[in-house]
Order: sequence, then structure tokens, then C-alpha cells
Amino acid sequence: MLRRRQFLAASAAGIAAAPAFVRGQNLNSRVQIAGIGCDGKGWSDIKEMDSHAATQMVAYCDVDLSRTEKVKDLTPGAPVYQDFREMLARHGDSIDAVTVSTPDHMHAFIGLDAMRQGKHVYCQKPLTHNVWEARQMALQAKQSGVITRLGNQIHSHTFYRTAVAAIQSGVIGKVKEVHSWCAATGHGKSFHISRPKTLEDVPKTLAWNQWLGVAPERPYGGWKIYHPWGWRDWQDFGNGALGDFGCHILDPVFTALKINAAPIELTADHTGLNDEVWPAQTTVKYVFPGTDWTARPALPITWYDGGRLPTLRGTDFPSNQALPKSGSLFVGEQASLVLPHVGAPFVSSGALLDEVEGLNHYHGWVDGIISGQQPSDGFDYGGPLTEAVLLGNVAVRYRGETLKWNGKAMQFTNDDSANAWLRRDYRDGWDIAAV
Ligand SMILES: NC(=O)C1=CN([C@@H]2O[C@H](COP(=O)(O)OP(=O)(O)OC[C@H]3O[C@@H](n4cnc5c(N)ncnc54)[C@H](OP(=O)(O)O)[C@@H]3O)[C@@H](O)[C@H]2O)C=CC1
Ligand SMILES: O=C1CO[C@H](CO)[C@@H](O)[C@@H]1O
Repeated sequence: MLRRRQFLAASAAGIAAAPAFVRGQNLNSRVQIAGIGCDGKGWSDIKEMDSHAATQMVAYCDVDLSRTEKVKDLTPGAPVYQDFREMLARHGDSIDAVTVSTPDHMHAFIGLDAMRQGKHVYCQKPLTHNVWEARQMALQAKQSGVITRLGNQIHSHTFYRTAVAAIQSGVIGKVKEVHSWCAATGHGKSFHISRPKTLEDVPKTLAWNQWLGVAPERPYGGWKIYHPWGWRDWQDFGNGALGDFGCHILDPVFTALKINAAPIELTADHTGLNDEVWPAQTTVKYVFPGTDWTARPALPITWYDGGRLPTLRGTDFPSNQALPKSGSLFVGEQASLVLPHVGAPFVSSGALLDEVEGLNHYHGWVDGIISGQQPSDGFDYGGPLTEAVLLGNVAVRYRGETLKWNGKAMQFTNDDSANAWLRRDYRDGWDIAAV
């Protein structure tokens, strides 16, 4: 007799062949989900998945047990672990899918392990902490035949969907260049640029070794220095403002222009980098191969953060046009479009845009698991998007130098030393095997 886990794994393997409604009728129960990372964004991911009529949250994992009270209330009696490996080993048979909402440095370690065990994965953005890991996640998703989705929920928001449809309808003509920016600074979350000198005791509820995971050992710094929240600033755990917002803000650029190739080259400028945190302000000039939606064979996309903004030169917006704090400017052959980060898009010509309805991003993943249809931003999309974002932070280490990139070979071709930054050294016992 097939056990439940084998049944769903077999279903996943047969996804392409099986008509959606037959699989749907044959599902013997609701989609059973485990939440990994239970507070912060994890809590919102878990609540959203729980609110789907065809799901059941069955287990939880968080390295800090003091942050699991909400999930205990949500699903009384569900087992709660501090190590996701133990959770999957003990309850794997009843877990179909997982949400991964931990700090970025652990996304690949957890996501790859879950996919290797046949679990569908919803993973927070950026998909991973380095370029090599993003490539592995996309390869593993394909090999495992599981349904995946990047946690960039604004992808499904009415504003982003409206802008994508408008650009693809030709309202601004073919696109000549794109500028994307974000107000957040590269190291403004922890209030530190070097490791704290005074050390606090690790709270009793926190498994610090598990929190560090793949990253090199260092002492627990104190509340919000690394965990929770502050980790974004630190090179060992996060990727600064570009890593934090790139997958949100560049997502409609990739979707609207159907960018499915890696950048050809990139050049970064910034306000200064030490060995610990990301620069306060960064600009990265990318060049991508053109697509059917671009005016020329190459498309420049420039990223700005920490309060840096593009100019409106070359657009027909008035020079005093206010720009949102974060967003994108698409410069087209006929007009330009500004898409604020979570705001209504507007066009320099004043054309009114047809509103496209928003969708529930989280439920879209669950629906994909049930129907066998991969949602629009699975790891085949989120992997390359994350690679492009994180390449920007490799370029940051070579300020002013134009790095040439061969995406297929996953290699910089004009400066071999830059290739060392594509992946990290993993801590003993926390290695990630290549797919
Ligand atoms: N899509 C969106 O709009 C948003 C996305 N995010 C993304 O969500 C992720 C989490 O960010 P955020 O919630 O702010 O981070 P936090 O540091 O606030 O919370 C992360 C949670 O994961 C737990 N955790 C850490 N490591 C592990 C592990 N190895 N296994 C299980 N649980 C673990 C943390 O426990 P502990 O208390 O010990 O840290 C905490 O409960 C990031 O990738 C971030 O980029 C964040 C905000 C919004
Ligand atoms: O959208 C978001 C809101 O801000 C958070 C903190 O910078 C981000 O991590 C997140 O992705």
C-alpha cells in the first residue's frame, strides 16, 4: 500500500501527465504544510497558507522557541521543533510542503533538503544567499518535480500586475532602459558596522548554533543585532538593501520584459565596504540581453539604493516630477512608466491603465500543488532573478570595474578572482551538496 508521502511524491512525479482535476479528486486529504521560521515574515506566510480551505498546517520549526507561541495557538497540538531536519525525519510522511521563512543564509540549506525529500517549497526572497545556491535551487526544483514559489508576494498584487499588462500592451512602446531603486540602506537595520564588543548571553530559548547554520561561527550579539531582523546588514547572513528588495522591485521588470537570460555585464559604485556589512548606498549598472519587449539588443537596468535616485533625463516626465521612495522607471520609445513599489503605476503620456485584478500569491502556490501547475514565479524564475540580484553584490566588491558574466557557465570571464564570491565556504556539518 502506498503511504501518504509516497502518494504525493508519485503525484509530483506525474504532474505533467496527470490532468489537474483527476489529481484533485484523488487527493486523499488536504495539502499538509510545515512552517519553517514561525515569527516575522514566517508568521504571515503561515497564516496565509493556513487560510486556504484545502490546507492543514501540521508541524512547525523555529530555532527560537520563544517565537512559537502564535503558531501553537493557531494549530494546537502540532509538533514544534528547533531543527527542521528532525521535524522532516519524524513527520516527513505527513508533510507535503514547507514554507521557508528564515533569514536568507539558511534558505538553500533548508529548501534543497526539503525538495530532495519531495516537498513542495514556498521560499522567502531572495531565494538564496549566494549565486551558486540560487542555481542549485532551480536545478533541484526541476529534478524533484515539486511546485515552488518565491515569496515575493507583490508579484501577484494588482499594481504590479497592472504595470506588467500595460507595458506588454505597448502603452509606452518598446523599452529602452529601466531604473529601479529602493530607499532602504545597505546597513541600516542593525545599527552596527562592526561586531559588537559587549556580548550578551544567548537566550535560553534560542538554539544559536542552529540559527548560524551554514555561516561561520560567531557569538550571539544581542537582540536585533543579528537576530531577528538585523541579519540583513551582515555579509555572512544577508545581502543588504539590494538583497532585501531586489527580488521585489526587479520582479515586475523581469516579468514585464520577459527577461529570461542572465546579465551580460555589470558595474557597481557605492559609498564604502568593510568586511562585515553592506555599503550604505549602492548603484549597480546591469546590461541584459534584449527581449521582444526591448527597443535594442541590449537593455540597461540600473539599481540604486540608500536614497539614491535616477534622473528623469531622456523621459518626457516634467523635470520636477516626484518619484516614489522605491520603485522602477521604464523608459519606453513612446512614453515612460513609473511603478512605485506597492503603488499604482502611472505613465508620462497620462494614458489611463486598465486595472488588472490582484491574486492571492500564497494561495496560488497551494492551488499549484493541487492542480500540478507551476505558478508563474517558481524557482525556475526566482532562481535567475535572485542570481541577477546577488551578482550585484559581487560587483560591489569590485567598485568601478565592469564584470563580464557568462550565465550559462556561471562564470565571470574577465576577472577570475570574482568567481570566488559566487558561493561560500560552508561550516563543518552544514555543507550543501551540488545538484
Ligand atoms: N516577502 C516579504 O514581504 C518579506 C520577506 N521577508 C523575508 O522573510 C525571511 C525572514 O525574514 P524576517 O521574518 O524579517 O526575519 P526574522 O529574523 O524576524 O525571523 C525569521 C524567523 O525564522 C526563525 N529562524 C531562523 N533560523 C531558522 C532555522 N534555521 N530554522 C527555523 N527557524 C529559523 C527565526 O527565529 P529567531 O527568533 O531565532 O531569529 C524567526 O522566527 C527573509 O528571507 C526575509 O527576506 C521578510 C519580511 C517581509
Ligand atoms: O517587503 C519587505 C518589507 O521590508 C522588509 C525589511 O526591509 C523586507 O525584508 C521585506 O521583503
